[in-house]
Amino acid sequence: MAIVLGPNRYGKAETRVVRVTRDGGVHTIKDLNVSVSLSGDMDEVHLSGDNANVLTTDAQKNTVFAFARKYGIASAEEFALTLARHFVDSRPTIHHARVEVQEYAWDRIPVLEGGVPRAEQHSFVRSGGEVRTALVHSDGTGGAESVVSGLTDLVVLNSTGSEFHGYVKDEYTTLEETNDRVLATAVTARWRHHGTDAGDAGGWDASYAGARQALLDAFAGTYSLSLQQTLYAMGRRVLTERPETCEVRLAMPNKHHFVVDLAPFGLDNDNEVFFAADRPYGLIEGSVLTGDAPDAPDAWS
Ligand SMILES: O=c1[nH]c(=O)c2[nH]c(=O)[nH]c2[nH]1
Repeated sequence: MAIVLGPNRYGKAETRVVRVTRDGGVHTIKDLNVSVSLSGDMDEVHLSGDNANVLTTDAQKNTVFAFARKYGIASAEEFALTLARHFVDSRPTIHHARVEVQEYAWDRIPVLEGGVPRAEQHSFVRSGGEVRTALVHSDGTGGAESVVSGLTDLVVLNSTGSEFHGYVKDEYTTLEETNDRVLATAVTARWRHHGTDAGDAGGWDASYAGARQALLDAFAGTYSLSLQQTLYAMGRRVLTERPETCEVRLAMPNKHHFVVDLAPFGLDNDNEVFFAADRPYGLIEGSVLTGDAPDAPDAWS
């Protein structure tokens, strides 16, 4: 019985590209997950291992980054069309290109100065996705009770205003020091309340909204020398803005954004095109307390 090669395609899946565009001190970002799949005269690579018609998936990934720098990302559709046409038009042996794009939406976190928007705006929060949490322990009415509020997956990004240097350099340290990097994290925060009645705080919803806003304001408003420093500033801001709270625990993965080296393609990259890595990630965790915070409540154990 004859065995034949059926339909096939190949490409680089899930290139995570973040493009920062600057208009003076006001930044905008585009955050895409791009998957390329090509097909054409690809019999030989399958049948005999002859790679002569193979445009590497590595080159496809590089093209995504290079095009983000060269042409910008006006829209997911425009970017996908530009890429798809390029792949087919550039090689006679590629007949079809499928480019699939997922775009993650970001909202601006406005930074105010004296009540008006500051000239520099480069802080963002991912639209939707976050989850509000509440955790209560009760030994019954009149007994010990504790309330912990919080959130998970509050994803935030500063496209500048973050440095990282002065750290230990041992024989395994290769990380370059930087005076300007993207700082991004998915915040998990829990804050415990002094009491079990949010009446003075305007109710639980107002308390939650205020604490969430304090986290955002501190993230956006802190010029960061480390994510640890930003974590402390965020916890501190919740405690000062919301006197009904006495401890904030934070877990913040450092969602690394690496500047893509575009020099091999004759392009500069002045912090405009980033590779958003998903793992491994630094995980920064810490607790910030008021001086009079009682011992950790049962709700937390
Ligand atoms: O803000 C940071 N804190 C670290 O501890 C760390 N470690 C690292 O590699 N990058 C960073 N960034």
